[in-house]
Amino acid sequence: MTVASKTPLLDRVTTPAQLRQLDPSDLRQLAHELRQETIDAVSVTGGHLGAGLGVVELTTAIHYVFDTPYDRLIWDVGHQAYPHKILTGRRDRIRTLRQGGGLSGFTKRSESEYDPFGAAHSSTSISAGLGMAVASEMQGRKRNVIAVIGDGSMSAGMAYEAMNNAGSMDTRLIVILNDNDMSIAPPVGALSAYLSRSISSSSFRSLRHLAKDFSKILPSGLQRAAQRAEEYARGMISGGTLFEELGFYYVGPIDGHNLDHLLPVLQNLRNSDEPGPVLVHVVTEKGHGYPPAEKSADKYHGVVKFDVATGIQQKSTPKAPSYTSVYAKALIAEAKADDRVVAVNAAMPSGTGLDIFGKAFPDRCFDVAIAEQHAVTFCAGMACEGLKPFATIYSTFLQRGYDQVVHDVAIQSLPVRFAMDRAGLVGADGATHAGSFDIAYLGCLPNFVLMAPSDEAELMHMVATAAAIDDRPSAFRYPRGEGYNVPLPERGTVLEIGKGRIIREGTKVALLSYGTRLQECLKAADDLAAKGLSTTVADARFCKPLDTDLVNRLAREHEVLITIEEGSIGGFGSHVLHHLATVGLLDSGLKIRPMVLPDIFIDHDSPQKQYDLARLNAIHVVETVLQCLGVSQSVAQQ
Ligand SMILES: Cc1ncc(C[n+]2csc(CCOP(=O)(O)OP(=O)(O)O)c2C)c(N)n1
Ligand SMILES: CC(=O)[C@@H](O)[C@H](O)COP(=O)(O)O
Ligand SMILES: [Mg+2]
Repeated sequence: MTVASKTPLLDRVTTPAQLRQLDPSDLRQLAHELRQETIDAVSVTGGHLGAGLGVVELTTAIHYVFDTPYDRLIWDVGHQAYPHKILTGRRDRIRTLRQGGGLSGFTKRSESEYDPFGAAHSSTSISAGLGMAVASEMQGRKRNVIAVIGDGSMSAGMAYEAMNNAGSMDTRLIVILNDNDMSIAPPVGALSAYLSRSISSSSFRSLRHLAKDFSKILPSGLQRAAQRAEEYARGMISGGTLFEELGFYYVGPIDGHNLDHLLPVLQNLRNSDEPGPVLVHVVTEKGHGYPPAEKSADKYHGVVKFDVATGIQQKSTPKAPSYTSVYAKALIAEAKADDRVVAVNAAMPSGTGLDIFGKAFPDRCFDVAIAEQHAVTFCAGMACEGLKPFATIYSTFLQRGYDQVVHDVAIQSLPVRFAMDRAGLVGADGATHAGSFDIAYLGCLPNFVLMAPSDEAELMHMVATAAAIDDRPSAFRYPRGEGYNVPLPERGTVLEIGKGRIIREGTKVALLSYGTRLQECLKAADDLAAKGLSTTVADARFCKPLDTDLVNRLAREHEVLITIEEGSIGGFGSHVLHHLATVGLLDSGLKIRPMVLPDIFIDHDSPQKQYDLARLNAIHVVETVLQCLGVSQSVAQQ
């Protein structure tokens, strides 16, 4: 007996071209099946669910109306693009999302011609879209470019830089503001309040009013249909003012789950020859159509595997506290002791642990929305006035605030403390989210103190140390995930600046670790000792100032020196090499090997497999030592 498909209509649609063959009356059913397929797929892979569920109708409508991939569709962040992937020839691989070798959790140019721009960091879509639109015009191609950006992502400065530019040009560009009144957490800030006001004061724009907007270009049949849709009308609005002032033609707000509203608006835009940028304000609900998501506080932004019937996620029981939670604990301890301690995050309260800190110290915790550049300079300003700001930003997202780090913090030697979560490889989010570069990009800056804890107790000490450093900037980096369940003090102890520690003494080989690879080094040392190679293991603690006494000693007293870190070339190992070369300790025959992330972008996979690929696990340390000594595994074992 054959089992009836749960998605009979979707089964017939593998490309947008096939979608466009459907009757408009079929689209509601198609959207329903697309939603079910998205839920089903993410229930087995985990991933970003709520955002995608909120744009099922929008995704369907855009691909139905526009000639993708010729017309360019850019999803900001790209975490909402799973339904888009299903409709654009990737349904057969949708259950490989975020797994090694599988589909990316974001849009990616190398993955599909339907992803004209890769993303994962927010607020880039309008700039990229404008660039594509200008290029198409210059090449004499008539092409629609559509950028879909969320209300959270609209809080970032880059979106306004792009609108400021687009608003002064005649280039045709369609920006769809997907307003679900959510970021990862509830959105914050004046823009969010403005958008909420513009919706609540007027509710959705009726088709009739939209018809008025489009009076020059709307086909007359559609105008009549719009007039008949009077019952949808709930009043005029003033929500477009901000965007109109920026030079955009504003349309909305419209119900983003109502295909009868979405389709005519998009069709009008497609058929229009009017020059200049347009902003369509679409109102949606994060998690729409899946009750467990709709009811959850985070609207199922990111989930692990779950049961579709109940929505219950298969969260594993942690074996140790996460670095994030230990950071929050440590910061709370510092804040209790010193009322100048304040903390700032950029739209990542739960990811950074500042939701916990904020409960303890609501008046000393600031979520500035997706605004890393502002977060850094905001902290610089607070430091000028004697506060002790902790800029708590993922390593990868701090990249966006780099000039502010250099110009506003480092040059003025202001004591801003950078707590960089998600250092190193992060797993399923892949290369865009890996914290690979911060050691290199901060290590080259004068004035900075740079630290990396080898376990969660060390993290507590580094938080205390950063709190105590009051004459210059400092930064510490720690990975995603759990620590090693080491005993934790109530409060961290201030470390001696620029001093590392020897963990295990040996004579032939020295392993100098910066960060949480220390445990891999200890495993490697056991293995090397079993092979007859007496091994010292040291924890550098500081990259800057470098513990030159320790480095000199390791170099002088061992035949082999290995440095290891969860970061790119140009980081800790480079500092060690530079120092040794400068003082002439490389002239004496020392065998030194820096172990760093390879010079490639590492795709999504489990962190363990990513570190295997990066060759930064214990086994690779052993291999490196043996190669360095010119001995094979078997010889070493004799
Ligand atoms: C520069 C940058 N900072 C932070 C993030 C983390 N982040 C990913 S999605 C998201 C919320 C985006 O909200 P919105 O654009 O409204 O999309 P929604 O999830 O509501 O659909 C955040 C803060 C990011 N991707 N990029
Ligand atoms: C899309 C995005 O940028 C975030 O949702 C990110 O995936 C969060 O990562 P963590 O799970 O490490 O907080
Ligand atoms: Mg949103």
